[in-house]
Amino acid sequence: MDTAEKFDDKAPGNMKLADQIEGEQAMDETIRYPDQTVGTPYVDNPKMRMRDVEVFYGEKQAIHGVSLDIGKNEVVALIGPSGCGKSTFLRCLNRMNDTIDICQVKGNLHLEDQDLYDPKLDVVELRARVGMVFQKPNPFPKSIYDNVAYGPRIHGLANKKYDLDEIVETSLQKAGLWNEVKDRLHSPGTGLSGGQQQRLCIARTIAVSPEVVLMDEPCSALDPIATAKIEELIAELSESYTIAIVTHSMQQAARVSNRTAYFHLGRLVEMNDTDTVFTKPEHDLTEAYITGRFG
Ligand SMILES: Nc1ncnc2c1ncn2[C@@H]1O[C@H](COP(=O)(O)OP(=O)(O)OP(=O)(O)O)[C@@H](O)[C@H]1O
Repeated sequence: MDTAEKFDDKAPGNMKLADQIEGEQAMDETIRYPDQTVGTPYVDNPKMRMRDVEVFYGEKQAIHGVSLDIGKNEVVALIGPSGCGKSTFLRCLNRMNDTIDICQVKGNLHLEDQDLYDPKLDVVELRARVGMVFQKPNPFPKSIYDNVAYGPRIHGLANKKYDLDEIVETSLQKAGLWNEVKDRLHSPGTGLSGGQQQRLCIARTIAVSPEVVLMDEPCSALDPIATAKIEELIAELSESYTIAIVTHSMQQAARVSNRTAYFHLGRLVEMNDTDTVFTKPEHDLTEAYITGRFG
């Protein structure tokens, strides 16, 4: 039986959790079933507002009734055990799940007043407003310059070469890469190191002036030095953009985010300011995860 299905069976909640959690602590019957999200999932004037989100892959439900807000210029970290639905939820925020035929998304999802699932919405425009950086750096097989210029060109953001040059330079500067590449802008992006490629992908994402940047484990393919650079960058970018990041690293979530959302088996168990989640979690499940009792 897969993990998401276990949540749906009618056995007492404690038994279901005991099934889930490995080791001695697994039999701790004091752990509550997450009927309802605890903490502060909502904020005033959110940049993104999600309510009762359900996601299905065919018959199988991967996200169950998740409601949360992402505030303007906030960095929100999504954490939780493997398979709990973090990436699935993140991909709903710019309709990346549309690319998966069997995936169906239900619920209310808004970017300010824009209904993300309005059938009239131009998804290409949406993905310019809500950009995404993936786990594995994926530069186009083009020059560094053309990687960054690609989005502005297709969205008609620059009429003159001079304007495009300026967007490319500013984006590379914001991504902390300009000094390393300014003398080889016409070399292939794929010739850069992994960390540089990821910063190039960040430059490409911000070149179209998004309002929100989604990051799906952006550092998992990088070494500690490249990771530290991306983390510094996240702090700088949050001055201009709203950021949601999926991470497996609790240290990273603690370092970069303002609020943290803890997912478990497709449900949002707790969302709180990051210090609270890591020092005084409200939910037993969150505590079990951050203290390494399962994951
Ligand atoms: N394309 C897909 N087709 C079918 N099922 C999928 C697909 N993508 C994800 N799932 C399922 O949805 C559930 C949530 O997966 P998801 O990748 O969102 O979790 P996650 O928390 O991001 O995991 P990880 O940390 O391992 O990346 C899992 O049960 C997974 O097997």
